[in-house]
Amino acid sequence: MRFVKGHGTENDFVILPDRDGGLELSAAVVAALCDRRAGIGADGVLRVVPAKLSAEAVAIVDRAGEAGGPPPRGADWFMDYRNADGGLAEMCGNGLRVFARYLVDAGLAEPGEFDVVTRGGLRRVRLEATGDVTVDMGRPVVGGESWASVGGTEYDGLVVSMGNPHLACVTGEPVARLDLTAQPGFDPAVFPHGVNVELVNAVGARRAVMRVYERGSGETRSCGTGAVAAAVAVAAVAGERTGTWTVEVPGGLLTVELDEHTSRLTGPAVLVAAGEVPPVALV
Ligand SMILES: N[C@@H](CCC[C@H](N)C(=O)O)C(=O)O
Repeated sequence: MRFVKGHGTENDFVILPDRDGGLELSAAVVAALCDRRAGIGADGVLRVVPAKLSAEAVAIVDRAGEAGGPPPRGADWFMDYRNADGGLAEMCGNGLRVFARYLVDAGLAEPGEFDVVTRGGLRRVRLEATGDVTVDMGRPVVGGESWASVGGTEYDGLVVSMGNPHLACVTGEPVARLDLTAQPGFDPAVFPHGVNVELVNAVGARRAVMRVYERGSGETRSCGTGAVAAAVAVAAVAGERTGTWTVEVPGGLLTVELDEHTSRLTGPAVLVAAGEVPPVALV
């Protein structure tokens, strides 16, 4: 089976086109593909499946219609996202930007704006003339406060749902110094399904530096949903709710726009390799 490798600010993905919707992906196969020594290596897998061939995607589109959302534009493809450990996640902001780049480059979608079905709902993507890809990430849902512990130190953070769970901890301690080799501790009563933890420094007018430990993938060089959560948290510290933030991650720069209704994530999305996965790697 064909694969394509891509990344968005070095958050990297194995893309598996599944035109007939017949690919069963076990957690073990996903973990093997994502293995950086014995596999292709990635933070996650993006299975590209026609929405109409996935019962899960059809249900998501139906629910969006019942909720009175805007009529879908396109929504022909379902992003079946898996973390590097093989677990499912609701949303992946960088993955979706790379997914959109793949669809257009493969001739499966027209350049411009279209919707993609994700477990977090329908998400509109736009391919910019600059080559960047923007995703309408929806309205961040801010919960209360919680904590994460990193290297024996506890950090307070803001609970933010971007479809998937985040704890964005704004700290004065330079995040570059933190040891994120181990899963940060967190409150399982607040996050029964695990959490993505962002450690964030506010470094100037609407600019933040972020590191992230992702649920199911470990420390990654970028996280799109995490960048939006980080922008929401630094904005809250500044007493703001809207505006445009630059979020500096180890893998590059992301732009996050917050308005009263939604959030948008913009950044590069590139495809870097393609090849063949031997059948033995898929069992
Ligand atoms: N890297 C992604 C987030 C992927 C999912 C996350 N690890 C989770 O389990 O929720 C992004 O760019 O948003």
